[in-house]
Amino acid sequence: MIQYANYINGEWQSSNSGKTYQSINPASINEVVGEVEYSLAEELDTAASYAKQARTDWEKLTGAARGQYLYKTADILESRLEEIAEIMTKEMGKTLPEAKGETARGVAILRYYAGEGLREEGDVIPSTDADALMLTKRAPIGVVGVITPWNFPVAIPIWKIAPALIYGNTVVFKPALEASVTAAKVIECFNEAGLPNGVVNMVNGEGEVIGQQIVDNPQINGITFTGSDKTGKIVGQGALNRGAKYQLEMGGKNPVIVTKDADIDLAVDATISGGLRSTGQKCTATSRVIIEESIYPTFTEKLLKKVKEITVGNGLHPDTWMGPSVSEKQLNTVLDYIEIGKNEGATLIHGGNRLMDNGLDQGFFVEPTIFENVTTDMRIAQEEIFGPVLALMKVKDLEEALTIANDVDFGLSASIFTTNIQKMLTFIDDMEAGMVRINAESAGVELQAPFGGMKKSSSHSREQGQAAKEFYTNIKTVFIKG
Ligand SMILES: NC(=O)C1=CN([C@@H]2O[C@H](COP(=O)(O)OP(=O)(O)OC[C@H]3O[C@@H](n4cnc5c(N)ncnc54)[C@H](OP(=O)(O)O)[C@@H]3O)[C@@H](O)[C@H]2O)C=CC1
Ligand SMILES: O=C(O)CCC(=O)C(=O)O
Repeated sequence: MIQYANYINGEWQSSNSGKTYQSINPASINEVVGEVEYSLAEELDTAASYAKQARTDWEKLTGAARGQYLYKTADILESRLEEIAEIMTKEMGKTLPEAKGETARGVAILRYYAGEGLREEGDVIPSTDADALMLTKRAPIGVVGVITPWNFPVAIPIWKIAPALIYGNTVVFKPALEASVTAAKVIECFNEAGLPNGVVNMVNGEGEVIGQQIVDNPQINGITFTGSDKTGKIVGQGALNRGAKYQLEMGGKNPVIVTKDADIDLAVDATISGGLRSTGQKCTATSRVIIEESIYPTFTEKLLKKVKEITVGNGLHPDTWMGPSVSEKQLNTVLDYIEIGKNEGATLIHGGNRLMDNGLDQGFFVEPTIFENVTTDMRIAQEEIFGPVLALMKVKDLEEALTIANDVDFGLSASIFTTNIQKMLTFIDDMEAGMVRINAESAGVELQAPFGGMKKSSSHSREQGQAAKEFYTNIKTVFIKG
């Protein structure tokens, strides 16, 4: 069994709590994948103090020098890709090809931000004074607290930590317990790359203790969070109360619209991939499928045929297409929503059950599930389920489709399948979502482009690409009089 202590000031340190958390394999619940500390709040404070001490020297390095550390970390992560991807699959259930893809994405993100150390960091702005030079430059925000979920245990920590570092911040990181062993492996790569002590710190433990302490600790100047809407609100309000900068990425209730002129096979494949890959556990996952009535029977028939072919099982097995839910809690949430859907009057046309045969009772497996006759007032059409559940909704035209697509509190990602250019343009303009995608699935983000949502899906900020600079730096306007 793998054991990880906390990583504070460049050293692996055990917690004084004397308690540990055992991370189990959701595909095989008697298998303990590893153990991490169940830390005390004051240990987070210690990590934050070291991060604060490390700040000045780190900030004074050139961007190029900071970039070299990220390039080194990328090389180490790449050399350990197979090992880390396998642990990810064992720890949180996504299939091995998906875990490898995510780890490779982590490598690419590190290299992207390493290069950022050599890119421009400000603008020259004309002054009304003929003898003056006016310009902007960027300053780091200081110590950044990073709170991450379990669904992308390599990519999300890296897309928060890498930009924090390249722009001159130091980091205190708290991963979700369910994916803490995989996250510790990422930190091991930073350690092997020889980052100066205190620049990156990791403290494991309960969200309500360690996450909350990141929110409350005055030495932490900025907090970046991905997770649920409920916890995001706690993080945002706590940060606001003490004047810390914050950035939140939360849920989605992402629609796919399929119009009568769409390439139906393409739309079916994208609905399955966007909705059911990673067992539906992506904030960008498709959960509502809004279909024009004239193609509804053909689309549904093709969708059902392909969903019936999905193989569910241990993500390490080469024949598995869909792994388990990450935890018993998540499995129960999904099963509860399936009951809610039935009670609300939606028609279950596929799946709906926990899988128990052929050894699957040893894990948190649920069937891919499809409801039809879903109306927009139903909870399964409004609330994030985070499971392999699709809600089909029949509409007469694009106008009705857009009304329904926008009739939720979330606005993260949305797709349309159409061959009609006017419909594409209408969708781009009228869809209330941070990511609008034409003839492509709702999930999947590119590291060099801004990522984030409208409405309740985010704090209206964006992550990744150049957008990261807005959170991880403060602008200084410089006025120089000759
Ligand atoms: N937007 C997204 O990508 C994600 C959305 N979700 C949604 O959230 C639901 C619940 O999942 P869950 O894992 O409980 O999500 P949470 O939002 O509770 O967890 C996200 C992170 O926040 C931490 N956390 C928990 N409480 C606090 C707190 N008071 N202060 C600061 N940090 C805290 C968690 O720690 P720990 O878990 O270790 O206690 C974890 O690291 C899912 O069903 C899904 O709908 C979940 C994951 C990702
Ligand atoms: O769709 C993706 O690749 C990223 C999704 C994501 O960021 C999330 O689920 O938190």
